[in-house]
Amino acid sequence: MFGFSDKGNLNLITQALAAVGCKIDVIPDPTTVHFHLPDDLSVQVHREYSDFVAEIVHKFPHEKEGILNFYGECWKIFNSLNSLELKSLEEPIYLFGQFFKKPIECLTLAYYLPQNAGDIARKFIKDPQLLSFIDAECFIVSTVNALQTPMINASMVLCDRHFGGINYPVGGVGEIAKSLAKGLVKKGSEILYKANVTNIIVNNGKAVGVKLSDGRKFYARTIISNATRWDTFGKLLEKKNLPKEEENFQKAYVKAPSFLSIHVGIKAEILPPDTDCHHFVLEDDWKNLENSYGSIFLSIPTVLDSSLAPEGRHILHIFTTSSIEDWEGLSRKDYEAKKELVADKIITRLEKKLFPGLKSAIVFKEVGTPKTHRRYLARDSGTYGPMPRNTPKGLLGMPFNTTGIDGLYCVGDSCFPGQGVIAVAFSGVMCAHRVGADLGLERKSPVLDAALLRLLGWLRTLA
Ligand SMILES: NC(=O)c1ccc[n+]([C@@H]2O[C@H](COP(=O)([O-])OP(=O)(O)OC[C@H]3O[C@@H](n4cnc5c(N)ncnc54)[C@H](O)[C@@H]3O)[C@@H](O)[C@H]2O)c1
Ligand SMILES: CC(C)=CCC/C(C)=C/C=C/C(C)=C/C=C/C(C)=C/C=C/C=C(C)/C=C/C=C(C)/C=C/C=C(\C)CCC=C(C)C
Repeated sequence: MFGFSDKGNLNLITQALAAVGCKIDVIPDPTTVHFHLPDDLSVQVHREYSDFVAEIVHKFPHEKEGILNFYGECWKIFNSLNSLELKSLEEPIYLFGQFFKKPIECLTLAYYLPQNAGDIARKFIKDPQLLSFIDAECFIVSTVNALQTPMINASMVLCDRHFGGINYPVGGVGEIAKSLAKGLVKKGSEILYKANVTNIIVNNGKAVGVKLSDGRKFYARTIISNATRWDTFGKLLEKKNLPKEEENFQKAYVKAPSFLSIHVGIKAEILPPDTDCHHFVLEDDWKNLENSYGSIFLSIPTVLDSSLAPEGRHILHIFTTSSIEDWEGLSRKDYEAKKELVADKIITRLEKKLFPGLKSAIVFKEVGTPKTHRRYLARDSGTYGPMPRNTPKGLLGMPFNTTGIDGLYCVGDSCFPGQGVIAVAFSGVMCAHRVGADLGLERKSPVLDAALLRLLGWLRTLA
């Protein structure tokens, strides 16, 4: 996980836990990811930036200057981000205050806001294989290539992995949700589980409550939806009243595909010593990078925390992009058979590329499809999040938290700045601040508010 360090401003998981009086022990991951790419290009992304750069320069010595320039540009953006107090960019008193306190940093971010990583990489780098490597670097966090990945997001992940580092929560990632829930309840909050919202109740154009599938209704001054914008504006609200802003969002962004996930338990002895925790595999052809089942992600959390599995065993989480269309219209029997078949193909590829003998070492296997994602996360088509329909203008087109409906806010990965736990956590921080201002808990200027919201709306139309 990103965001778990004890320094800087971007450790948003640490900060969220601290806000409710919790802390989780973490294990530092020495290698963010080990890439296994076409033409036998193998790259380990070491935690130390100098080690990573040395490795990549060793592989592409003729591009040394380009490599230093591209990643250097990322650091310029990351350092600016890391110097700001992170709050709502939709709240003018805070935003103008930041411009006043940190003008260079804010202007740097404003300059890069409409830009994408691939264009900047091409300014410095010519080698097509190295540019494809940068595509893979972006793809693992955005599910699109570098030309479609906003430069601010790319900089955030390409640098924070060396600054705060990747850290694994002891006991597994589920501990984050458990701790947050415990901390919130201790602070006086109430959480309703198994509470499936089917409608947002709107009265005279204002969101005033929610209705659950069991018929219960809850009313409040503020409604915040963590469902995707497609679910919020397509299911929880009637599609026919789609606000103009949402129409524009759906024109600019489409649903990214979902994932096929394979969880297996294996006999530990088949993993070579010093196996890394995260791997990304694309065997033969760069063209397959963005295709369904084209590339394979693999996490082996027990490499870092052996307590997660019984002694002598490891856990493998293997996943690859997959669309819901591939899994619809099948009988139960055909669905089960297809899961087996597709999972077997993926496991065979991993056996060939990384771990000989993998298949016969499996002691447990469970396969989830895009339908599983849709069912358990209530995400339309099981989507991983928004993906630009064409080449975006960086982050310029991403909506913030306020919506065209009074009293309704959106949060999560279909809001600025997009997918990723830290991105989503930041959208939560922004939303909390904006809601605080609207409820009179934070300073607010109605005149500046109206002007800024209009300006931001207009900027989005340029994207
Ligand atoms: N680091 C990783 O390996 C990793 C893995 C998976 C996801 N992620 C990140 O997590 C991000 C997702 O975060 P998010 O918070 O936007 O989405 P989310 O899907 O994680 O959370 C939305 C929550 O809202 C609930 N929900 C949805 N509709 C509902 C309804 N109608 N009624 C009641 N509850 C409902 C869902 O059950 C879910 O708990 C992704 O962008 C992804 O990058 C990271
Ligand atoms: C408003 C205007 C107009 C202007 C102004 C200017 C300014 C001031 C600006 C500012 C801005 C800001 C602050 C921004 C921020 C941003 C952020 C925070 C971002 C973040 C991001 C993040 C991200 C993207 C992340 C991501 C991650 C991810 C997705 C991850 C994932 C992972 C996975 C999937 C795993 C892998 C595995 C393997 C390989 C195996």
